[in-house]
Amino acid sequence: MTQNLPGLFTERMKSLLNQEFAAFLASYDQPVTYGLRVNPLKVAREQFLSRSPFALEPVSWCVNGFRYQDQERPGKHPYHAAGLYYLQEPSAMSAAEALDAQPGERILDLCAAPGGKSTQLAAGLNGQGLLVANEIHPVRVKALAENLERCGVKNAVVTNETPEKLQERFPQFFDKILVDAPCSGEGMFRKLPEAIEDWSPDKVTECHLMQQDILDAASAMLKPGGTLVYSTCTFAPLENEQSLVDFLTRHPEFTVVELPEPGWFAPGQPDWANPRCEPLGKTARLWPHLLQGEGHYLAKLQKSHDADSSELPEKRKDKRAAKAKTAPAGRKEALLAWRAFAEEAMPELLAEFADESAFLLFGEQLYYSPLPGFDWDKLKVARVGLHLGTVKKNRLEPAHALALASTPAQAARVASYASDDPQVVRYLKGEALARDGANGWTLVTVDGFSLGWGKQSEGQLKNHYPKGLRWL
Ligand SMILES: C[S@@+](CC[C@H](N)C(=O)[O-])C[C@H]1O[C@@H](n2cnc3c(N)ncnc32)[C@H](O)[C@@H]1O
Repeated sequence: MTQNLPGLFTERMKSLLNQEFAAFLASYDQPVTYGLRVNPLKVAREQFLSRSPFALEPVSWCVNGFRYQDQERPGKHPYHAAGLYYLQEPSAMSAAEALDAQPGERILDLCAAPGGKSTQLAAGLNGQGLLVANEIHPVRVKALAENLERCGVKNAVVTNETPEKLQERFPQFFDKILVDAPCSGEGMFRKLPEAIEDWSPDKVTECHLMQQDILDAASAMLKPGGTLVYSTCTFAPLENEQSLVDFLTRHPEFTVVELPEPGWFAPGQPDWANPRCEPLGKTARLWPHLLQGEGHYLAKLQKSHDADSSELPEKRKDKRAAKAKTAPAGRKEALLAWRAFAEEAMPELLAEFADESAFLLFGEQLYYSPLPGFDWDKLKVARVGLHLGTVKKNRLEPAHALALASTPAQAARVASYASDDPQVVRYLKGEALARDGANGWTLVTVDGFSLGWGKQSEGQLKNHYPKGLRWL
């Protein structure tokens, strides 16, 4: 495919890489590397390996990451629908790994769709703390929400905002922020040849300017002492080393810090920015001719503990608290509907979702928020925490997200199937299944992992697998 590469791109890479250029160019004739990341919110790494239907080879920089051969098609396996893993190219696994999410933290993934890194960060949080996963593009945000649901994430808020708008709402709020920036995508030319069509020198410049705005907004939302990871999937120095130097010049409160295992990747290039900047040697370049993965860039920054930590103005805080107290119409009925559903179909959840102030009703949709009392009114929000269900005529119809975030042990009725049972594919295609059992909402599982809801009635399990997710 080397003949399809843009001439101006190859010329620039030749002058940057010198003797290494031949090996770099040859990497375009090597096969694309495919990866999957096991989702520990659903299954422990070793447990998955003991039952994996695919031949897997570990990715050294991501504890749950593996390479597989294309013909394995893990996206077509029911385990994918059950959220046991996320398909993610190996190099792309490095960014969230560098941010190192820990339970209880507040984390922002500012450019998040379709959710590869968000699902990885959520796994690090392990259900405790908050993930705000933001995507500016209104169509892409849908895939982001679906992927977080499939992976059983309970504590994520999905927003569809500009970084500037979020900045107004979350000053110095997050412990850690990931900026997986929109970029010219040069590192994806091998995997997604359509990225070649989109590329131009003007696009590189446009992305560089956009990255500056996004990084400025991120810096305003990070707490003093907080960590910011910046990543791209491009080789252009203007979008990598130069974007960082320009940011560091405007923000001397940030320093570049060492990545967890600097030896895994090639260093960033202090000379590829103007002015030359020595700390860029601590950033990383993932080259397709030096590792089994596509092209990426990665930098970890820390905000000084002394950076201005002035709190939100008191007035604004008061207003929020006051708003949170006003109960929207229908809320009481929605909570009663939830309780009636949970008592009957998932009694254990009554204790897990016990904080009254965390229930949020948007129209007919009931959610359980990881940030009770926060006023989401002024933001475009696709989902706040766990979607519990739809309230219809004072009854709760459980959400797909609730099924995917629950275990069979929590459900009163379970329809369990083995992964090689043809009924599983029939369920994923949206068909009703012939089955005897007690009437009512029933959790459908594959090898003991939740797949979705069915409603048992008179010898039949009616299919409630979401229409938009059904296998064709
Ligand atoms: C590299 S992709 C993110 C991939 C994602 N982090 C993942 O791991 O699945 C960059 C994202 O930034 C979004 N984006 C584009 N312009 C943006 C802007 N001005 N501010 C924030 N995000 C933007 C794009 O729509 C795209 O989804």
